[in-house]
Amino acid sequence: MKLSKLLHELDYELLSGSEDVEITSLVYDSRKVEKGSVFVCISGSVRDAHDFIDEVIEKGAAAIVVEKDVPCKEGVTYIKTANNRLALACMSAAYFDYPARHIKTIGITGTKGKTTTTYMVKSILELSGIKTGLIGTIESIIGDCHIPSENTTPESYVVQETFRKMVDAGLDAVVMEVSSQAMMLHRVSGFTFDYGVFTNLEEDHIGENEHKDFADYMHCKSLLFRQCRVGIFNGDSEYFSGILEGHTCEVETFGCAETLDLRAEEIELKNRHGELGVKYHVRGLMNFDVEVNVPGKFSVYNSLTAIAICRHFGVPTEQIQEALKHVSVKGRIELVPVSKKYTVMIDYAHNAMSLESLLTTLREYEPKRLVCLFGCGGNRSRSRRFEMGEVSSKLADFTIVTSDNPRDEDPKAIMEDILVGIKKADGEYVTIEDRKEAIAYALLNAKEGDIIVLAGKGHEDYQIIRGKKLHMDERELIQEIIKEHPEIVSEA
Ligand SMILES: CC(=O)N[C@H]1[C@@H](OP(=O)(O)OP(=O)(O)OC[C@H]2O[C@@H](n3ccc(=O)[nH]c3=O)[C@H](O)[C@@H]2O)O[C@H](CO)[C@@H](O)[C@@H]1O[C@H](C)C(=O)N[C@@H](C)C(=O)N[C@H](CCC(=O)O)C(=O)O
Ligand SMILES: Nc1ncnc2c1ncn2[C@@H]1O[C@H](COP(=O)(O)OP(=O)(O)OP(=O)(O)O)[C@@H](O)[C@H]1O
Ligand SMILES: N[C@H](CCC[C@H](N)C(=O)O)C(=O)O
Ligand SMILES: [Mg+2]
Repeated sequence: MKLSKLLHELDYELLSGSEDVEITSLVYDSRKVEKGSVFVCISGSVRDAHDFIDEVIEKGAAAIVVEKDVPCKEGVTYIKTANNRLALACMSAAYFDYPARHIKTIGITGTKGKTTTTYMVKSILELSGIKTGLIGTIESIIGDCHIPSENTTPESYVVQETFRKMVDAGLDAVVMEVSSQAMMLHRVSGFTFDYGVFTNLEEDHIGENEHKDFADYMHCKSLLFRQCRVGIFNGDSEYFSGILEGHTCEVETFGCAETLDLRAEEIELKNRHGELGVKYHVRGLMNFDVEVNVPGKFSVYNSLTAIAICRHFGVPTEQIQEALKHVSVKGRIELVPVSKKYTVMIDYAHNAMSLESLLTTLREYEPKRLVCLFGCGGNRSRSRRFEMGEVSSKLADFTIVTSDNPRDEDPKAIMEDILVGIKKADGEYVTIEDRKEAIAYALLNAKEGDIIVLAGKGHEDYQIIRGKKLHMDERELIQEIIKEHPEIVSEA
């Protein structure tokens, strides 16, 4: 194809060569360049791809897209744009022939609840025969094909490539998580979402390589509502008006407040035969009762968000009810059967907001003791550590501080940061660096009626220690511990 086909919706300057040059592929990683590629130079957090220009010309690149002034070599076309991440998004949409125009697109943003809500939406839509793809923290799903994710929202090229595969596979809709980093880095630029969704907002993702402050974080999330047709908002959020700023979409609201378009009323906690869940009435734009077998007030919000979205697809009420009754998401309040005497769950709470809502909601189920095991990621927001320590010591009866992807940092230093927030007496918390040993401690010291929460790793099947990614799945660890200590089950 001609380079010009990729430049339609782009502001650019032709520095040398011609837009009519034939190109064979669109590439943003020098290692993938082949003869005839157009190479888009991204100045990233680690590398500046302008440094690879000589290398890609050597490999036969036909065109280079730059953001900076570089010397132009003969026989190569040079294009300059003000923002190459935006350029990559627009060029990718064109390269894959604008797939978003042929599939209903749903983008969900917010600090928490995105992953859970995407799976709820997929379950509801699929039950009513609407073939739905998914892109998010855990994986991308195209029909029967599950592709594990590196990022919650992938690079724009991958987003467009995935949309194309979904359209070609005959899918009707795609529900995807849109992280604030994705908005900041133009991973979802170059198309308009049919539905944009806001779940909630709390301070998070502030620090190096993330957002410079809360205002920037909120602003990035609000940008989704300048690129969707209908915006569906949690109207109970104190940041609702901030998120709405500058919106260009139609506005619809959900939540618990009486003035909102779709409401959850008469919320009840369900605790039948050890099955934890919630029940409520949906009122406003729709009227029916719903039961969700995932505990916690946030399950009300997540399921109501899913209902607010699926309403637009004309799904019958009975199918919404049926899907929500059976929905479960890997690593999101996932119950692991260990003993009938106490409850063990794996959850992905890895910041203060999610840990606080999780522990608060589990308290409402009146456990004998609430035991919380967690660590904090290295190379990530440092304030999370202190805050999670504070939340756990306030809301759990016993806290086990351990490791959760220390990455390039010293695991002990991270635990020290967490301990600053722990305001408990000795005997009400322990620190055990090795996560398996920490889980073994939790199980060996469990008491009847306890709820034990393993927080932070959720669906992850690895631990990154000193820069090395090692296989580690908490489900497997629990089985290994039971094998090593059969008394855990024999006493059950
Ligand atoms: C800080 C950040 O967001 N980094 C993301 C970003 O990397 P980058 O563009 O900065 O990469 P870089 O290594 O500096 O390289 C710059 C450019 O040089 C190119 N390059 C590099 C090396 C080479 O030999 N040749 C070459 O051409 C690269 O292909 C790239 O185009 O683009 C990559 C590809 O899209 C992402 O995988 C990567 O995410 C990293 C892994 C990450 O941890 N990101 C976090 C902060 C993140 O984005 N999180 C959010 C939210 C998570 C949540 O749900 O809470 C997410 O959406 O995942
Ligand atoms: N609506 C909610 N409000 C607050 N906490 C929530 C909500 N939904 C889920 N949680 C908690 O947050 C954790 C992460 O939930 P989920 O994965 O659905 O959110 P997410 O927005 O995709 O998060 P991430 O950005 O980490 O991928 C859950 O394991 C649970 O503890
Ligand atoms: N995907 C997010 C959450 C990781 C959760 C936790 N397990 C950690 O490693 O901090 C991130 O990379 O920031
Ligand atoms: Mg997620």
